[in-house]
Amino acid sequence: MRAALIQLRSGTDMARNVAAASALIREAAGQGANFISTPEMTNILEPDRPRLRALARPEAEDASVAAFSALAAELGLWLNIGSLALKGDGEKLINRSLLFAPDGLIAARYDKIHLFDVDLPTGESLRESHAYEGGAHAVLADTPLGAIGLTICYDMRFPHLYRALAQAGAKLFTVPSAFTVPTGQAHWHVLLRARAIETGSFVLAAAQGGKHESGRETYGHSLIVSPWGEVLAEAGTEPGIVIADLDLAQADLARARIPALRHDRPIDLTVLKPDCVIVTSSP
Ligand SMILES: NC(=O)CCC(=O)C(=O)O
Repeated sequence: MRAALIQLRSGTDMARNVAAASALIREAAGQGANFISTPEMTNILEPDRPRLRALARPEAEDASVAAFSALAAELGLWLNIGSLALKGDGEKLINRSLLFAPDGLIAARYDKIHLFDVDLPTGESLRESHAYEGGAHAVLADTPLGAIGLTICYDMRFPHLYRALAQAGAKLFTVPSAFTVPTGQAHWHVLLRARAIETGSFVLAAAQGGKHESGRETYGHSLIVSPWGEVLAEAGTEPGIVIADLDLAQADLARARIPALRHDRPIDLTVLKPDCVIVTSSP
């Protein structure tokens, strides 16, 4: 399997974003990739909520879904569009990851479960849940390339999701992202390597990077990590492609060396809080 990550700097114009992503997807296919993943918010990175709501369409009517489906079929490869802002059934939008099969059909869809509601040390305040409805289901796509766990960005901070997916058979995770710069500098590599190591799985995190036209800045550093935690490929902050050849047997090898996935023990989650006796020595 040759995996490629597309790093983007999506803006507020959907057609332009789709064209930029498509050009890089074609380039990656030209380099022999048969699995390609793009970042969170591939179709639009628009912080203005009313405008975003006005632009978003349901999956069946979204022009970018049709364009990426046709592209997967034309190139004959597995294409994970890391996420798209789409209209859901309710008032709020959904942050959805789609996996297209080589015939262009949607093989799996995953709605981001954990929404990024944080106040950053920089003073920036982000409230994803004001615009988006969180998903409720973990999704595992069983493909001829291997079983793939679909996740999105902030999900990476919830290790139980990855453990459940790995125990259900996932050997590779997609983590399309639009990480903030301060949290990226502090946590990006550590979190992604930890998810790979503790589950004995490949981690593929395609990222948004650089200064976007909305003024927002994202961390970039699209990353491919092996099941042993090695960084196999990494981008900088510019749009582009990173590629690595993956042998999924390495996941079996890592799990055979450290079978932590099989070493769960029943835990009584009642937390014991014994009284502590403080002994002070007299002067
Ligand atoms: N789009 C996101 O979920 C951002 C997550 C992020 O930056 C983090 O630190 O977590």
